[in-house]
Amino acid sequence: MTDYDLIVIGAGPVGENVADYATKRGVRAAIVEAELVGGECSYWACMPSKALLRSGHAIRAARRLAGAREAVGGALDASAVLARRSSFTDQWRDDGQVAWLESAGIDLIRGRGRLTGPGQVTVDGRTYSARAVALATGSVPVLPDIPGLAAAAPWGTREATAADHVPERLTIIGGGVAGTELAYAFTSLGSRVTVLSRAGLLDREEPFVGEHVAAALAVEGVDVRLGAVPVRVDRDPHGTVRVVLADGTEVLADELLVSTGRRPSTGDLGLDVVGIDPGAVLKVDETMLVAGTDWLYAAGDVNGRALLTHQGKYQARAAGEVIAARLHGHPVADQPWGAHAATADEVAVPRVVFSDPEVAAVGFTEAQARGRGLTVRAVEYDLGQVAGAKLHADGYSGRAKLVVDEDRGVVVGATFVGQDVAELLHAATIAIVGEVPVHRLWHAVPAYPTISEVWLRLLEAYGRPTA
Ligand SMILES: Cc1cc2nc3c(=O)[nH]c(=O)nc-3n(C[C@H](O)[C@H](O)[C@H](O)COP(=O)(O)OP(=O)(O)OC[C@H]3O[C@@H](n4cnc5c(N)ncnc54)[C@H](O)[C@@H]3O)c2cc1C
Ligand SMILES: NC(=O)c1ccc[n+]([C@@H]2O[C@H](COP(=O)([O-])OP(=O)(O)OC[C@H]3O[C@@H](n4cnc5c(N)ncnc54)[C@H](O)[C@@H]3O)[C@@H](O)[C@H]2O)c1
Repeated sequence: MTDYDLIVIGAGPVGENVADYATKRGVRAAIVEAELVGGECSYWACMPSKALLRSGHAIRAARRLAGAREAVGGALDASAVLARRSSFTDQWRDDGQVAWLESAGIDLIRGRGRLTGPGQVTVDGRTYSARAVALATGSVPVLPDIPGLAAAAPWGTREATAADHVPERLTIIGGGVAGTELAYAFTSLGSRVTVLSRAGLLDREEPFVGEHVAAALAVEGVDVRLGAVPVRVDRDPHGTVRVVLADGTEVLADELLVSTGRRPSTGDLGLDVVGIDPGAVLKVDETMLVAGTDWLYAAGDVNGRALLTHQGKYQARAAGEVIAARLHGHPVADQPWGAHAATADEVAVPRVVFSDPEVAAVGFTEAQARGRGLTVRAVEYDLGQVAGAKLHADGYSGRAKLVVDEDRGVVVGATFVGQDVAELLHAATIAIVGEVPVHRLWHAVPAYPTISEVWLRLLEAYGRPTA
């Protein structure tokens, strides 16, 4: 007899879903959490960052419309925005999520979990046994090795999303997703923001994405410095932080935010005890089973496949279900697109950057598709020319792109940049996952006058089938 069928380590969105989906299939599950039930996403990432962004987006949207513009004079009420943000984190209390765990029939074990043998998890000196263990420990920020940086006590994304004040001047190192979103959040709240990006902004997306976002940030008064390489940081006794760049220039600010990526949280998990190299990226199969084991799973940020809440929860649904199937001796559907396989991780990961303009992309960029050896043709369209977009905002600016696999005649990538494009994305995700032939997409008629009409314009750019 074991204490549980399943122990999940980490009660972020992913761990909660692994436990929930397994429990619904009759598995006795416990979840171990070292901090707050709900994880990074609920308290220091997705929720607070989106709450910080929303009010600024709403004001700018109103200012783009004649008639509405006249009604929204003045600056944002920063303290009201911070208070609204705090309400979305339940004031950093997890009572609500703990109550949900109870209602779902999942036991909560508070403390830091560590593997101490196959199917064994030790928390604060007490060891629990289980037939399966799932790691959902998330990720931790990476601090670059810049002389003086650590001593200057910079903000990470935790400190920025939980901020109780708005610094007069904010420097951000890192032009990725977090840096870009938080630049918008803090410029809207009244900070003078400088973004230091060693390459272009959001440079894993189509090249026009970073160009649009950088131009829009500049309009908001953000000093975006591309190709900027920080070589030294210090903070003086008055609190002013100085970042020295490789070209000898200096940037002064009252606060410094470092958002230079994250790595899987696998340290001190006891992986070595069960024969797994703790320094290597965890290898998992399509059911999230860790290579070389028949009892250990890893889902969400910790497996490094896609550091996004929705994609981790997708993996969690597959993992929770497959753990139950295997424990009950039921058949496993791990073939591509089977119920127990996270196939979309490979070809259809949706990504939204909540900047202004928003960025929404799914599948491969053109460069990624070509890099994988696909024969593709890409088409682009100026979103500002779509009637629905013109109505949506005066002077609407944006761009859209489809990447089509010419051998299969299906869409393999889509990117939109423009105000309020996030909600366009799911249509593209369905087209990719459903492998809808491009000739059939001509029969999916976008309503007039919506921004979705860009789909028709993209198809026209691609060419109408003759048969
Ligand atoms: C600023 C920011 C904004 C973001 N915004 C978005 C967004 O808008 N949309 C989106 O999809 N993604 C967003 N992300 C990414 C998202 O936060 C992560 O992908 C998501 O939180 C991953 O969920 P997870 O459950 O794998 O890990 P986490 O949410 O990190 O949860 C892991 C949990 O495990 C616990 N834990 C770790 N080790 C142990 C241990 N040994 N024992 C017990 N407990 C342990 C931790 O305390 C934590 O509660 C954002 C990230 C950042 C940094
Ligand atoms: N809306 C969302 O879905 C959302 C929002 C925020 C964060 N996230 C997730 O959280 C994770 C972390 O976000 P992030 O922005 O920190 O990571 P990221 O990987 O998106 O960007 C990191 C940036 O830092 C730069 N960088 C890395 N090392 C550097 C160094 N030594 N000096 C200067 N620049 C350096 C990189 O070039 C890159 O531009 C991401 O994987 C992202 O998916 C998602």
